[in-house]
Amino acid sequence: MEKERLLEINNLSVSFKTDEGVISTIDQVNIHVNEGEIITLVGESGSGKSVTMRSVMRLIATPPAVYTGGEILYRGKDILKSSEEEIRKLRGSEISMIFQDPMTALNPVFTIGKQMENIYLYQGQKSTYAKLPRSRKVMKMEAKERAVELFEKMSLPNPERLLHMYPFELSGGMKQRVIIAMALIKTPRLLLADEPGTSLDVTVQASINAELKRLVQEEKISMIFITHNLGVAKQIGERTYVMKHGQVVEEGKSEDVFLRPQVEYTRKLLDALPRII
Ligand SMILES: Nc1ncnc2c1ncn2[C@@H]1O[C@H](COP(=O)(O)OP(=O)(O)OP(=O)(O)O)[C@@H](O)[C@H]1O
Repeated sequence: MEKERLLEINNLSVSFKTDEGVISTIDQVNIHVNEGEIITLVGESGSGKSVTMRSVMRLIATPPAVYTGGEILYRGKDILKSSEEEIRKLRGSEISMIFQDPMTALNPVFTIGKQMENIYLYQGQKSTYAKLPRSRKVMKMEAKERAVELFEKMSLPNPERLLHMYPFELSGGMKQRVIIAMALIKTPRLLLADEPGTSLDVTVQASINAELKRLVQEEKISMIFITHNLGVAKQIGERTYVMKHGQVVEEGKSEDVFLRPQVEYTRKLLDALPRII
């Protein structure tokens, strides 16, 4: 049976107004994600991966950006035409994102537990004075339980103790795992992960990616994983889209793209991978 379509980016085109004139950045991009599916977006720096993903979260300021065509359907509704209120609700409960520079995602002055709690209670709300759906006490308990569950699933030692620690007390790998847990605390339907762990050493990065994949599969969360590394793309996604200069130049089952690339650009990305001798 055909799985339900969760996200459908149809013919998306985005330009940026700059001092040098209007520059076309995303050109007629088509990408879709089915319910429960993991896909990867691969391409060199500047190919348009982040602009495409940030558009899904409506995080691109207009101006300087101009949406010149296309639509982003999330469960059938066009994100580009949704109200601010609808977008805030989506960001609060349905779609979550892990950004490329994760080390700025943690606030140095609050404990990890407090930060997890704040996201659980207030993400998607208008302000911290918003009326909560359940009593604060109950929600704080839920936040703690869910945080501990996610820390365990991300192989973080002493989850209870971790709640009382500050970001500076954690290693880079631990911070990255905490950031993943933060993005998942409200069990979104769709996770957008922009190269998590690029600043970490490759072995730590590989195990975090594997844990992230296992976790989203277990929780039936769909994911778009962005990377510039075709090898990582193959390991993580069922299907892969290859982007170049703002266009999707190749797409298919990750294994096919990896083993039988159809375009020269993908072959070059493959050649750029380090070989194990
Ligand atoms: N605010 C902006 N103003 C002008 N151009 C922009 C702006 N934001 C992004 N761009 C341009 O859009 C293009 C695509 O950038 P994007 O960040 O999506 O690439 P990427 O594939 O995600 O690269 P990376 O892997 O380095 O993040 C780049 O050429 C960039 O210069």
